[in-house]
Amino acid sequence: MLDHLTVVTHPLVQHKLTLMREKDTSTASFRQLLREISLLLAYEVTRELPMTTKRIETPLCEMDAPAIEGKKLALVSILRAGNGLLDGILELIPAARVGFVGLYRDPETLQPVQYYCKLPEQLEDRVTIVVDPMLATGNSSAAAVDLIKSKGGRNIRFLCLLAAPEGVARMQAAHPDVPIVTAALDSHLNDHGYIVPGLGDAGDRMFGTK
Ligand SMILES: O=P(O)(O)OC[C@H]1O[C@H](OP(=O)(O)OP(=O)(O)O)[C@H](O)[C@@H]1O
Ligand SMILES: O=c1cc[nH]c(=O)[nH]1
Ligand SMILES: [Mg+2]
Repeated sequence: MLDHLTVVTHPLVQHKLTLMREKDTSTASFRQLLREISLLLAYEVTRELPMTTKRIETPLCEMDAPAIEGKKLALVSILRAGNGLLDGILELIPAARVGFVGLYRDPETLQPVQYYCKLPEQLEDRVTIVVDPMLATGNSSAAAVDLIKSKGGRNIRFLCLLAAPEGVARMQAAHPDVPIVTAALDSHLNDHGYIVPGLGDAGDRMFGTK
């Protein structure tokens, strides 16, 4: 079982995260670093995936070799910033099914506004990994998991890059069955709901929209 909260302290992850936090890191570098970190975080969040065996032939003999049941995995990206994490994991597990939940956070109320939802079928039979780089108030991730559960999802994990204590508490209260994997647990949220020290607005930094 994954713990309720896993902070991935691997030096490669921490080094790349520091580069991403720096305000002068370019959009191109930010995106590249997020792709690289997503490969490393994927390693952690995919622990305990359902395994099967397949009959293969080595140069010496036949064997039943372990293999991931890729089709049993659903990845759900919370648009738009989630796509930065999604791409790396898909490189590692190309057979995974992919869903999207479009949410943006109202800057005044900090409540998520939904504008899109397309999820894979038969979620009840899959491990579902929800990805979004930022867990701030936790309102967006809690809403995304609500949606996934309403469509049958049961075995769900949440992968992010930065978490605030407020967001972890919100997820723990709303979805205690959903383990969280993150690269860092930051100090707090500021008055505008931004993670401090954080890295700013992940979507804007990924796509150069500000
Ligand atoms: O935990 P919360 O307080 O809900 O905040 C986190 C959300 O805010 C960001 O999305 P944003 O609303 O900026 O949308 P974007 O990805 O389109 O930029 C981020 O990618 C999360 O989805
Ligand atoms: O710090 C934050 C909080 C929410 N969304 C972001 O992109 N950054
Ligand atoms: Mg944003």
